[in-house]
Amino acid sequence: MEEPVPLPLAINDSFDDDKTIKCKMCSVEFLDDQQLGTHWMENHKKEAQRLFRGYACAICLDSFINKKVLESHVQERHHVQFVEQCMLLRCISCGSHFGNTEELWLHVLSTHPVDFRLSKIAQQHNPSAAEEPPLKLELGNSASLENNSENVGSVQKFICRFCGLKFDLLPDLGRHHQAAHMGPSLASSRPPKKGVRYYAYKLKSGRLSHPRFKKGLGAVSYRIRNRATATMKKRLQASKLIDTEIISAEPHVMENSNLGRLAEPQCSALAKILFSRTHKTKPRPNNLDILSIARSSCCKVSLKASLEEKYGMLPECLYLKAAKLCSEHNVQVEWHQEKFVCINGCKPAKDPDFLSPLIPLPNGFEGHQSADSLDDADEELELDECHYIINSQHFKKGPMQKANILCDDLSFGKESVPVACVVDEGLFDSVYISGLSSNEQNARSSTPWENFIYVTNSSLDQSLDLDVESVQLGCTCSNSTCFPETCDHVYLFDNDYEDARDIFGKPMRGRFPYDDKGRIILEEGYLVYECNRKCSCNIACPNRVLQKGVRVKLEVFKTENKFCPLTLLHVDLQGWGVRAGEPILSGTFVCEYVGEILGEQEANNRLTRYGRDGCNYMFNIGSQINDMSRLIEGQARYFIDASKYGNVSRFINHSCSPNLVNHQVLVDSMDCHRAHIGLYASQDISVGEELTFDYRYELLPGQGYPCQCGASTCRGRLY
Ligand SMILES: C[S@@+](CC[C@H](N)C(=O)[O-])C[C@H]1O[C@@H](n2cnc3c(N)ncnc32)[C@H](O)[C@@H]1O
Repeated sequence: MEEPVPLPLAINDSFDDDKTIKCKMCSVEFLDDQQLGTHWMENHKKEAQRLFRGYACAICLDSFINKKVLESHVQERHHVQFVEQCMLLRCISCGSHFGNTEELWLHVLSTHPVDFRLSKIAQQHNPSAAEEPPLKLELGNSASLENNSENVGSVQKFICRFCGLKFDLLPDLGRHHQAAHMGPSLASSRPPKKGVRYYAYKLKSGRLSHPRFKKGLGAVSYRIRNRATATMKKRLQASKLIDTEIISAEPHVMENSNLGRLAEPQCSALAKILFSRTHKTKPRPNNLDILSIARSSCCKVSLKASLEEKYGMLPECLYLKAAKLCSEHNVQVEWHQEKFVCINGCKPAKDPDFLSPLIPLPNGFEGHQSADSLDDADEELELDECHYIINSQHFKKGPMQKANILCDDLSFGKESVPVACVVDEGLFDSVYISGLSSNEQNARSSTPWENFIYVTNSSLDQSLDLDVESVQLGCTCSNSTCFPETCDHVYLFDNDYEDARDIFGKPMRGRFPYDDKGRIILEEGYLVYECNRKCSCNIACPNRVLQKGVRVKLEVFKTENKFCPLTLLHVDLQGWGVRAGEPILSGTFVCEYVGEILGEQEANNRLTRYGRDGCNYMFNIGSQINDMSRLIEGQARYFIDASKYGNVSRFINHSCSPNLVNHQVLVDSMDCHRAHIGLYASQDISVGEELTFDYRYELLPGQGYPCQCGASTCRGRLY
């Protein structure tokens, strides 16, 4: 905190000459503002700096009076070591930003010359309040803080623009801001919403002036609008509580004493968050760690002891994961089986869960031999964090029979991981191989890659009648990878869904939808805001996942009963499905549902053409979002038809107990019609396991096709 500028106390009232301009500091007279400005630069530069030179963070545009405070801000919030790398100068008088001092002074001299004059003279010449030099100028460096009513005498206060609390010292305001308005679980301390734009402005305090953000804000507001209204009451009620309990009616008249009451619980909440984060950073064993310890363990007791010695308490069922890893990497172990007795005499643990019976591995269980079976095991494990599989289903033998490869890659290089098309041995006879059949129609049905055009991006059908131009928001992060604390996409998400939870029930506030391994942690039903072409971050940014495309090995395979009536015409009784060509961990992005995006009318026309109950490749966003109350009201209803244009997702069958979930992901546009449909693993999926999602077909009772998903909870028909 710098001292207030000492202002001349005595003002000579004899200056009645209306042409005379007097220096505010020393009362020397000048003929024009230019001369006065030069005088200030030569004689009162230090004071000019105190009066006009503020600082702003170039990353988030938060403003500061003191460079040191900015320095700690950029280090702590943006992890930038040197303040010069992201420092802007800010005109305290009007809030404009500049890259260097010269630009700032040019601006001050040309825009605020009146601020150099002795105010008494100004008053004499023009008593109207509107043209009075800003009172803040007379009150030293509290100028940037908006309090007109209380800046009297020499006492200055720093006022929080969110809630109106006043502070004597800027660092106190900074600490309050951090604790009261930036903590992930402290949303309720925010002031009532007065509209999305107002709220956004308040929340980011100054970001509105950032051109990128400003532009995008208007674009998103239409989506936010409904939801904002719906939650307004709730927020108002919550904030009223705070108002009555802590804050007197007018935020501007609050006293510092309130800070103690406000800050204390918040500080402890913050401390709790930090505490739990400390815990979370404890090293966890990755697959490689588990495998290497599992290799040398004589039994699960010794495995558990060795792992816990290194990594602390771990889930009891971790041995299942270890055994699975061993089997996947051809390490023969038996200790996971029931009744196994350790030859070294290790005592079994008393915990009954620890000894839960397991289905033994089938004889001859081996890694799946598919088109690309030569995995780099180490590489695969490197990618894989410790992930606990507690379901013996993972040892179940999938369709592991020898598979015949019909096509190495039915995307023909369009995906970064080849998508093989295979037929298991038992079903091979029923397949017509292209070229072998005399009947071309029949042959077509057995070469599924010829029935559609493989594309990796959806296209918009004209029936949708959308503006060609779509609006997208870039975040203001300047790093190559974004941090959730500062990324605008996290902010937008939080603004849309203030109570969003992750799959473990924890609040999503202040977090990316993906964890650090790129797996989705967000509950189904929320929009995902990924970083995009307008952001400065690169593809390694943790907030870019779907847009990287298919990264897991998938196989299109012949099923026994999920056939397509359309292909029935082609004497092909067995439809296709998609299965995992490698283990897929829960939360992993599998693929996007790609096709032609249609409006309701066109979709209905096509459905009639295809035959409503028959095979169709239509993904109905409407029916998906109907089930999910979390989605924003008025959200777009549209269809994606993958009949003619599509990708591997068009072969994914329905299950009433699916292992994939879908999320609407905003990548290239904030327009929900242009949202991508991402399919993500909702559980760990083993090699060879069929991938399925819930079609949620909108059909009337009696309509629909008999479902063959085989789930114990099967609804019976495909709807
Ligand atoms: C998007 S396609 C899936 C791929 C399709 N099996 C094929 O061979 O091209 C959807 C169609 O597959 C069939 N299908 C999908 N899931 C099914 C299930 N659980 N039971 C029966 N048929 C299913 C239905 O004919 C459905 O209309």
